[in-house]
Amino acid sequence: MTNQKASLPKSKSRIGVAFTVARIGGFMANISKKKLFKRTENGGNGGGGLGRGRAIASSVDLMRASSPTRLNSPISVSQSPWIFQLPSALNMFDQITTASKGKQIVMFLDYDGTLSPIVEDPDRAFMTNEMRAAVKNIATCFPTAIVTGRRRDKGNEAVLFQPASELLPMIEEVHKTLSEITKSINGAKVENNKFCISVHFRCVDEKRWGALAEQVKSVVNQYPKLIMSLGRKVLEIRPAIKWDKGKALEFLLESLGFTNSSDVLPVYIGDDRTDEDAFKVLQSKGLGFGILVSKFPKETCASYSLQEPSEVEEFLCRLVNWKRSMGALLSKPTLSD
Ligand SMILES: O=P(O)(O)OC[C@H]1O[C@H](O[C@H]2O[C@H](CO)[C@@H](O)[C@H](O)[C@H]2O)[C@H](O)[C@@H](O)[C@@H]1O
Repeated sequence: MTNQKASLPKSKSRIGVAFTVARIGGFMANISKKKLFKRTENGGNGGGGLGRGRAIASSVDLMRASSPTRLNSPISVSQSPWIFQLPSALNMFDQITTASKGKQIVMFLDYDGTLSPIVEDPDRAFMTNEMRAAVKNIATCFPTAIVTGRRRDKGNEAVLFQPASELLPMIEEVHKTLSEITKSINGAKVENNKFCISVHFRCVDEKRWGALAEQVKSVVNQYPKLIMSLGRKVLEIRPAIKWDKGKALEFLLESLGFTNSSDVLPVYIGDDRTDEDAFKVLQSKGLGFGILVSKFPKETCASYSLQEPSEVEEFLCRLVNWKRSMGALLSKPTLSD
C-alpha cells in the first residue's frame, strides 16, 4: 500500500463535502478533567482549586489517557466487557442495513484515526489507495461528508461553513506565540488548522508533558475567546463558540433537507473525543448509528465499534457492495418485463 497526498477524491462524490469544524466543548469524560480544563475552557485561571503540583500531575494523567496504547486490564480485547456493550459494526452489518429500509443513509466520516491511521507526523497522515477508493465509492452510493478539524488545504476540498472567521487574526497570533514558546520542548509540534491550533505531544518525552501543558495554558489563558481541550496526544485550542461536530452533523443534515428524521439514517464514524459530540446528537435523537474506531475500551455514546481504519475500509466496502447489490436486484428484469 502506498501512501498518497492526504486529499479526498475530487469526482463523483454525491456531496463532495469536506468540513472544517471549529471545535468546542470536547468530550468531558470525568470530573477531574472538567476541573483541569475549567480555566482554559472558561478563560479563567486553571486547575480549579488544585495546587500547582497537583494540577500539573493531573494534566499529565489526562494527557496519558487521551490516547491509550494498551488496555489497563490484563484481559484481551475480545474478552473485554466493553466489546459486549459496543458490538463490532462488521458483525452488526445486517442490522445496520435492515434499519436503513426506506431511509436515506448519509455517511459522516472523521479523518485522522478513522480514514488514515494515527502516525507520529500529522503532515504524513495519509489515506491508503484502498481507503481512498473506498471513500470515493461510498460517496457515489450515499451523501458523504468528511467532518474534520483539519484545515482545507490539508486534505479537504470544500468547506460549507466556517464559523468564527473574525477570530482568524487572533488564532494566527496565538499560533505564532505557541510555536515560539514550545521550541524549548523537544518533539512538540504546533499545527495551524486555521480555526484551531493543535499542539502535538505524541513525540514529546512523557516527563515534559506537564511543562508543555503549562506553557500552552499560560498562553491560552490570555485569550478569553479561546478554549483548550484534549484529543489523541494533542492539545487543541479553538474558539469558545457553540460549534462542534454534533452541531456540524445537524447543520449538514438540515442543509441536505433531512429535517424529517424518519427519512434518514446517518452513520457517523470517528475515533476521537470531538466525535463524541456527534455520537451524542445521534444517541439523543435516536437517529442512525455512531461507530467508534478504537481498539481500547473508552467511554462513548457510539452504538458500535470498529477497531482501526482497515476495519473502517472493510465496513465502507461492504456498504458499497450491499448498495450495489440492492440496485442490481431492483434493475433485474422480471418475467413481466
Ligand atoms: O477532527 P480530526 O480529523 O479527528 O482531527 C483531530 C486531530 O487530528 C490530527 O491529529 C491526530 O492525528 C495525527 C496524525 O495521525 C497524530 O499525530 C495526532 O497525535 C492525532 O491527535 C491533526 O493533526 C490535528 O490537528 C487534529 O486536531
